[in-house]
Amino acid sequence: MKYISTRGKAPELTFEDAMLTGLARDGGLYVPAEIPVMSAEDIRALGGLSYEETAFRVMWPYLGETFTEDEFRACIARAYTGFGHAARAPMVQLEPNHFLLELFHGPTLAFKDFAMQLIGQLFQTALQKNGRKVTIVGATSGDTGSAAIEAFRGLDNVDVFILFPHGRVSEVQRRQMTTPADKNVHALAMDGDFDDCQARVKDMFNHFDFRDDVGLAGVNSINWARVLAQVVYYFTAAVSLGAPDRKVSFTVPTGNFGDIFAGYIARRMGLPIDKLIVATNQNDILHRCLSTGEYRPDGVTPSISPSMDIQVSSNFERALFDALGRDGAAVSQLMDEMKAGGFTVPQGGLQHLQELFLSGRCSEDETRETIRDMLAQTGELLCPHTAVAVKVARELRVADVPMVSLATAHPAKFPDAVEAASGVRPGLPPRMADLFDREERVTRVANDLDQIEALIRERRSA
Ligand SMILES: Cc1ncc(COP(=O)(O)O)c(C=O)c1O
Ligand SMILES: N[C@@H](CCOP(=O)(O)O)C(=O)O
Repeated sequence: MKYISTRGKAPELTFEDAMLTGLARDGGLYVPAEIPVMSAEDIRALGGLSYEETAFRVMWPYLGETFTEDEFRACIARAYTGFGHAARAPMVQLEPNHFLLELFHGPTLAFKDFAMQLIGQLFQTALQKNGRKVTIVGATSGDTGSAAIEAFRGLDNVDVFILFPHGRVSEVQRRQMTTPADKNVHALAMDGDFDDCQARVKDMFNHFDFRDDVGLAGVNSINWARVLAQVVYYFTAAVSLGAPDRKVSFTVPTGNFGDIFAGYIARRMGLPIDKLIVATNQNDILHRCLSTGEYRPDGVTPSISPSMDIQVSSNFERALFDALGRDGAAVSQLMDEMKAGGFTVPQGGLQHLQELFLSGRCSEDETRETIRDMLAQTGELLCPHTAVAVKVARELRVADVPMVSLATAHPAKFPDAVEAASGVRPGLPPRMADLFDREERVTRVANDLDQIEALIRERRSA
């Protein structure tokens, strides 16, 4: 399996190199040259299998020669042992034909653990074999950072630097990033919003001297391996609801477009997904773009679903690449226009995107109302991101097709917002009960590339 860049000008890579590289050298994102397809029979055979076995069968065709079958199975097994639910991604029924896919039973209580725990294992295995050391730099609006720190802390051959927007993540999210004592992890609170943090990470990838000197690697969903690991739970959920013999729809609370893009890949692999619905909070650029074709970021407004406070949505580039007939030059042109303020998706591309995705928006008041109503009606306490999905799903779902809303984080990561909406303060699991007593370790940084690069050079282990 070869990986190609969405901008068409970077070298083709193997799975291992695409995983360890992050962003392509032409600024694009790596995608598989071809999408493997599973037959209806292959999908039916997933019924009753463990999460781990399904993960192996869904992902293995993408790996090529990188790992042996035994190595890959061992990585999967280690990745999911720390999850607090035997099913890994259990489902509960919210109302007739509407289900919640609980993706928050991992070590940091958000869906990011599904991919991050696995790529932590894959990085270790690959780096031990090739003797390399890497410096991971990631941007987070709260959840990617804590999941990355948890997956990579204490490793000898990896340094991890996480940029998060100062004052714009929840206190639980911040403490998850700032309290681990391991020397190889560094939480950096940056002035600005998530888009600024992500822009500085991309600048570092485009600064080749720095990139090559420090052995830069990325674990945001610009990394194909992150997206791939998230494809698996679309299969487990749909199969448990009757796929391939019954269509299923999904609604995904969306920011950087990684999670819903994983759903799109699952559909291209043959999973009968009827509707894939992008649910946004008040930072609704994706909903506006899918409705009008205009992609013009106009600044992030802080919300009670802070992990989705994003306007420059990285993985949308992967969707555009396919919608524009995999024309790297056309994608490059749109991304150049983006630097100058925004772009208009060409008509054919927009039509294609609209055939692939529906979208909806949820205001702050609607998010609070949904948390309150769902608690009263179903007994489920939702995190604000999940509430965004549930509200949009209820609006757009059709009665005869099962709808799965993705529950992307545990409500206890956002206790203030959840309590204000519902009157109930969700508690952290016992293993995190002392989170507020642990000592924090964080460095404030300006939104300044030179300063951040200098700090990384100084702090990383030689
Ligand atoms: C809790 C939560 N929900 C939803 C999202 C949005 O997911 P994506 O960025 O893959 O669109 C995020 C951040 O990525 C998140 O942390
Ligand atoms: N919501 C994310 C933002 C980064 O997204 P990623 O999936 O590209 O890592 C977060 O919680 O950090």
